[in-house]
Amino acid sequence: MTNHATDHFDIVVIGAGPAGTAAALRAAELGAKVAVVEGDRTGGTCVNTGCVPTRVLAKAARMMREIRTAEAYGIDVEQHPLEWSTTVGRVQERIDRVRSMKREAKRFDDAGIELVLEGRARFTNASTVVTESGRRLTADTFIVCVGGHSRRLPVPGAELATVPDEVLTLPELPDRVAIIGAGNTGAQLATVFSSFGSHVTLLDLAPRILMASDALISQHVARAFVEQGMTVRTGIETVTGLERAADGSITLLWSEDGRPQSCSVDAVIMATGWPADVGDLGLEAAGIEVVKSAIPVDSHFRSVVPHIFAVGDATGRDMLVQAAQFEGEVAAENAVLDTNRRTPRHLLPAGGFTDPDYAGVGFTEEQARERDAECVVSIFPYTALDRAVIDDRERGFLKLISDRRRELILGAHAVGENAVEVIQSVTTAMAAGIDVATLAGVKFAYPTYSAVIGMAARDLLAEKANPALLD
Ligand SMILES: Cc1cc2nc3c(=O)[nH]c(=O)nc-3n(C[C@H](O)[C@H](O)[C@H](O)COP(=O)(O)OP(=O)(O)OC[C@H]3O[C@@H](n4cnc5c(N)ncnc54)[C@H](O)[C@@H]3O)c2cc1C
Ligand SMILES: NC(=O)c1ccc[n+]([C@@H]2O[C@H](COP(=O)([O-])OP(=O)(O)OC[C@H]3O[C@@H](n4cnc5c(N)ncnc54)[C@H](O)[C@@H]3O)[C@@H](O)[C@H]2O)c1
Repeated sequence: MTNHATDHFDIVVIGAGPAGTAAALRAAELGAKVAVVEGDRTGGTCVNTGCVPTRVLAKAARMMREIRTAEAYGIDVEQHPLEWSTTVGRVQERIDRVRSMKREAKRFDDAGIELVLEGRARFTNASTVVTESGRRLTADTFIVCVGGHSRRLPVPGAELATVPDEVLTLPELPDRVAIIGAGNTGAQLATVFSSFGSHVTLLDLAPRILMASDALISQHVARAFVEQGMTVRTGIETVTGLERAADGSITLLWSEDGRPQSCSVDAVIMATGWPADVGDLGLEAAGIEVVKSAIPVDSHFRSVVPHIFAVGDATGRDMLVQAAQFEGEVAAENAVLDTNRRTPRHLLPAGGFTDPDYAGVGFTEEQARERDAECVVSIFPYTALDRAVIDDRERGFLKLISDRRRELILGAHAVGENAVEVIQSVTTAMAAGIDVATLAGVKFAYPTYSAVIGMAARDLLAEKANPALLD
C-alpha cells in the first residue's frame, strides 16, 4: 500500500462502532494509513443505545426480583415502586462510564488513525466519500461498518410507538406495555418491563419467541414469561395499527387466527428488526445494491465492488458485538494483506439477559439433525444441578449436541441463571476442539452453574437426554 496526500488513505472505515473500531485498529496495526469517519458518537449502537443500556436495565430487573424474594431469606426489604427517572439516570451514567473506559479516540490517536467527526459519510463514487461538513476522503479500500437502526412497522399510527433506542425517553414507567417483536431485543425488554412491574403483552409473527434460538430455549423462556404474568401471543398474522384513545392510552390492533384483536396499553415498543443504516450512504453511486435491507458480501466480507468491504450489522448476518469485532479484524486483514480469511461463525456464542437467561452456540438441534440425523443430544436440567437448587433457580437446562462419534460438540444451548457464561465455557471447549470424553472428565468447582457442562457431557457419553426432568 502507498501513502498519499492529506485526504487520501489506504483504508477509510465508515462507522466507529465495534466493527469499525476493530477494523481500523487492525488495519493500522498492519501498517495501513487509516481514517475512520463517525457520524455520531464512537462506540456505536452497542455502547450508546444497545447492549450497555439494555444490560444495565437487566441488572435493575434482577435487583427487583431479588428484592421480591428477599423475605424468604429473612431479609425484610420495604418494597417501593421503581423510580423510572433514577433508573434512566443510572443507565446514562453507566453508558458514560463505559464510554470513558473505551477511549476510542485515544486508541485511534495512539495507532496513528485519523478520526473524522464531521458528520455522516456518503459515497459520491466507488473511491470517494464526502462528510456532511463537505470534507472529501478518497481511499484504496473502504470498510463499511455503519450498523443498523430500529425498524418501525409501516402501519397507521406507527409514530405512536417507541423503538428500542428510545426506551429511555419514555416519560414514565408504563403500567401496561405491548412489545411487538420477540427477538433478542423484544424478549429482553419484556423481562425488564415485567420485572419493573409493568404488565407486558409480547407479540410476534413467528410461531415462537426467540425464533433464531434452539426451540427448547423458546419453549422454556416463553413458559417462564407466562408464569411471570406476561401475555405472550406468537403466530399473529399482522399488526394493523395503533390508535390514540381519548384517555391518552394507545390501542394496539392486530389480527390473529383470522380475527381482529386489540389491547389497550400505555406504551407500544416496536422491536421488529434491524435494517442496515444505508439510507443516506450513497451506495448506488459506488455501484452497490442493498438487498433485504443489508449490504451483500461474500464470505471474506467483500461487496460486489471488491475494494469495498462491509462488516457487522450492516451485512444483516450475525448481529452481535463479538461478530462485528471479529469480522472487522478479518476484513482489515483481507483488505491490507489481500488474504481470504473468514470468521468461524459456528464459534459465536450469543445470549440474552431475560429472566431466566438464555444462550447458545453452534447448531441448534434442528440444524444439527438436518446435517446428521444420528447426532447425539443430551439435556441436563437445572433441577438436578446443586447450585441451581441451592439458589432456588431451578428453571433451566443445558443441551449439548455432538456428532455420532462424540468427537465434536456441534452445539450447546442453555436456559437458566448464568446461561450466557455457561455457554461461553462450552464455546471455549469447542474452540479448543475438545471431544466429549475430555469435556466429561474436566473437574468443575463446586457448587457452580458451569458444573452443568460436566454433567451434560457425561450424559452425552451415556446418551441420556433427561427430557422428563425438564417439567
Ligand atoms: C437493544 C439492543 C441490545 C443489544 N444487546 C447486545 C448484546 O447484549 N450482545 C451483543 O453481542 N449484541 C447486542 N446487540 C447488537 C450489537 O449492538 C450490534 O451487533 C453491534 O453494535 C454492531 O456493531 P457495528 O459496529 O456493526 O454497528 P454499530 O454499533 O451500530 O455502529 C455503527 C456506527 O456507524 C455510524 N454510522 C452509521 N452510518 C454512518 C455514516 N454514513 N457515516 C459515518 N458513520 C456512520 C453510527 O453512528 C455508529 O456509530 C444489541 C442491539 C440492540 C439494538
Ligand atoms: N443479547 C444480544 O445478543 C442481542 C440483544 C438485542 C439484539 N441483538 C441483535 O440485534 C439484532 C436486532 O434484534 P431485534 O430483536 O431488534 O430484531 P430481530 O430481527 O432479531 O427480531 C425481530 C422480531 O420481530 C418480529 N416481527 C417482525 N415484523 C413483525 C410484525 N409486523 N409483527 C410482529 N412481529 C414482527 C420478527 O418475527 C422477529 O422475531 C438481532 O440480530 C439480534 O441478534 C442481540
